[in-house]
Amino acid sequence: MLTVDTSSLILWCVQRELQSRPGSARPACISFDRFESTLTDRRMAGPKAIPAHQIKKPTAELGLGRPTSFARLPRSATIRRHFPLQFGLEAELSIGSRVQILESFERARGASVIFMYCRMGSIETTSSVHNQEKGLSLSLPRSFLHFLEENGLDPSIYAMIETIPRYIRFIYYGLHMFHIKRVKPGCESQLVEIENELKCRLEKVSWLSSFYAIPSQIQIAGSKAYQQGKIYGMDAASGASVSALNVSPADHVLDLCCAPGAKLCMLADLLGNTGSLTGVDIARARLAACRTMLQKYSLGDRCRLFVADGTSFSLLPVRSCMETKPCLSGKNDPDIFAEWTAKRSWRDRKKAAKAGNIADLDQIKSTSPELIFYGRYSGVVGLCKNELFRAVDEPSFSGYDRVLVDAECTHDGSLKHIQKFEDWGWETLERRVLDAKRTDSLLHLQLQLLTNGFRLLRVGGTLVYSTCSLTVAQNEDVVKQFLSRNSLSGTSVASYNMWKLQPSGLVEVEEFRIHYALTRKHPKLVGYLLRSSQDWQVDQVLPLYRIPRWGLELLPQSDL
Ligand SMILES: C[S@@+](CC[C@H](N)C(=O)[O-])C[C@H]1O[C@@H](n2cnc3c(N)ncnc32)[C@H](O)[C@@H]1O
Repeated sequence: MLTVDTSSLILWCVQRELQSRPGSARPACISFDRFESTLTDRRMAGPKAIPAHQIKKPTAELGLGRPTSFARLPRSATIRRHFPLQFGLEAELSIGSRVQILESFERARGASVIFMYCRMGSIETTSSVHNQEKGLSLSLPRSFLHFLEENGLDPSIYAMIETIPRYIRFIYYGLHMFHIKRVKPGCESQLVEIENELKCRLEKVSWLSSFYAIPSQIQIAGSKAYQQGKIYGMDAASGASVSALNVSPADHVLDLCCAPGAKLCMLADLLGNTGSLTGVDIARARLAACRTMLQKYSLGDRCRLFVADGTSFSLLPVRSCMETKPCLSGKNDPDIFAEWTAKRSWRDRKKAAKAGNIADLDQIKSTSPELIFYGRYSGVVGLCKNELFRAVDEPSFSGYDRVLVDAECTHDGSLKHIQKFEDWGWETLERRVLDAKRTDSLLHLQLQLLTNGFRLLRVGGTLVYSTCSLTVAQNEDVVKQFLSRNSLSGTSVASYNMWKLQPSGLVEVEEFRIHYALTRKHPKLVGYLLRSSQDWQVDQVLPLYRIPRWGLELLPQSDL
């Protein structure tokens, strides 16, 4: 393995970067937000990524004057510490990010080639937010701070990213299918095994069945438990919105914005070998990721996935055909769905390729739903194509029992997502998230998704509307608008104490303030659970509170 003296490399980069900023005032602090390494051995054909297992430990050792092997830098590791640099500056170094500045270095070093990606913190445009309680700080661009201020959000939560634990969830049903011993809550032997593998303690999340917290720096992707499909990473906050749906066996469930699929998998797992699950998303590539996940965890048997616009999607669950025996029908009739196969006909592949080239989402909106996956017991096998695509105007009693509208949003509540813009560049955040026109159209989209989701809900069914934004505009206001458009403006949206009626594991909410995880932290409600009544109206609106990453917080009722 090739090694270089990291410290001199860092100094070299800092120096170069400073020199390449002619005219700019000398910054008081330089931030290397990300630091990646790719080793190239000229004797080999090309760049050679360092396999995760060869990467030993985070670079606590990265210090000046101390040679360090680059192979020890995990791509995702982050260190934040101050380096007194030669020229009297302080550099805060963390690992991650891009801007390749070392091409000439590559030439200088001959065979030991290292690309170091780093970026000078644009200190002119960012300012630090602090969380005094936890003694943490983070640089955020002014435009984002302005967005937070406009929406009455506390920026200090973004300084807590490094302290937030990760969550993992155990898969039950999938394991069962594989005839691997089922991990039941309390099945200590599996837990201990996984703890040993991950080298950390799994802390049970008391209010969310099958969820465990692990320290944020632990990576699960390389573990056997993950590779064998026993566990996957999922925010407790996401788990909370699924849990709020209170899925019962045999329910027909619709996930209207399902990609990339964490909630979809949990729903499939909860349904086990009953009911059906329909996942819809407008982004084909993201929906394909759902398919991969369902297949990896063997959770796809009762699931079907459609590339479609959730604001107009109209297909109902196939209630009557759930027991259709796979392969009995449809084998020779091209108009009947045979058992799903990833091997598609030339014609199908051509069609998919053509559809894949559609760059404009408007075109997807105007075309009929495209089925990209269905399980053996999803109700699709044996159906005539025109039966499946028969849209129904009035879902009445044949609609879905449960609908999840986890709507597209500005993601500002997902701290880890926001952190990624350090890599992608804050200007990307400005373009993708903060642009006023986009935010306006998002609000419109959210309302449309909620409206259509509710239209597809059967009388007496339950819908959860959730986002990972913390803004009132994308949450409370969307629900209020929905209620007023449906002549339900009198319905109270603040009846939090009804929550305890939910046998969802989220109990005693009247005593607790529940944040929607720290990745989505906000001391207010940000999701809603809607129930429809016999006369096809919303008869209960139960606010869905955020769940804290670190456990429940006791608060006086007056703060709720
Ligand atoms: C917050 S993400 C959903 C996350 C997902 N529920 C999960 O747990 O993995 C929002 C999703 O909405 C999708 N989306 C955006 N506009 C849509 C539309 N008009 N119809 C359906 N899906 C849409 C996006 O492609 C994105 O995948």
